[in-house]
Amino acid sequence: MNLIEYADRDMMMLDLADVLASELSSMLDHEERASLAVPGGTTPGPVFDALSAVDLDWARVDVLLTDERWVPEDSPRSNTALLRSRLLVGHAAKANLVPLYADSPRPEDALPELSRGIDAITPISVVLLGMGEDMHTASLFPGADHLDEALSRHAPALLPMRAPGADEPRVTLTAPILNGAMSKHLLILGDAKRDALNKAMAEKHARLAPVKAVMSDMTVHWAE
Ligand SMILES: O=C(O)[C@H](O)[C@@H](O)[C@H](O)[C@H](O)COP(=O)(O)O
Repeated sequence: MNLIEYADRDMMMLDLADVLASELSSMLDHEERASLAVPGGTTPGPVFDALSAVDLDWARVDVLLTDERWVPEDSPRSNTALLRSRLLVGHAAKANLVPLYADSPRPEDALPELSRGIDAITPISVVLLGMGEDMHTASLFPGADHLDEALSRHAPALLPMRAPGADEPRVTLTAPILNGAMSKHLLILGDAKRDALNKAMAEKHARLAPVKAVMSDMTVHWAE
């Protein structure tokens, strides 16, 4: 793991957007298409704003979430809605959204269809992850019902997940898919998440600290 500490949050968001854009751009120099997986939640909005303004060949980029809450797009909890309003605008409006949500009562019903979309674009080029103070990343929550399966190296790309720490059912990319990315970044803010990251590093088992399962070759971006 490589930790970059920034003196300033705004600067960090801009620098990180630059890094992600240049990684996508180098990928597009060699490949027909590139892909970018990003988290939802409250932290990455400013990175999305900066990234969407970058003049990249977005028509050749597939964008997807690392995980989604099983709520319709008109819910304020929808990560897809966040993507549509903050990332898939400006230059990035030309990117292709690979969905992690479908209008069905349970994630299980839509799993085959959503998984096919993900399988078509793996390995993912660039992954950006978030993390909670409970050391979950994507929707790999401690104590979640399918956590062991999601951490296994034989895991399918996408799994449903229900956890005490999550308000609603989720779907999440699994550890092998996240680890199969060409490049991985983690974006965290504040001392509590920095402490959580240190705790995760010291933890023996990823099932107690799921972020540990994706830490190898990860660049962590942190600002107070
Ligand atoms: O849908 C989600 O909740 C996310 O994808 C999740 O993994 C998130 O990155 C962390 O919970 C951090 O969330 P915050 O940025 O809101 O602290």
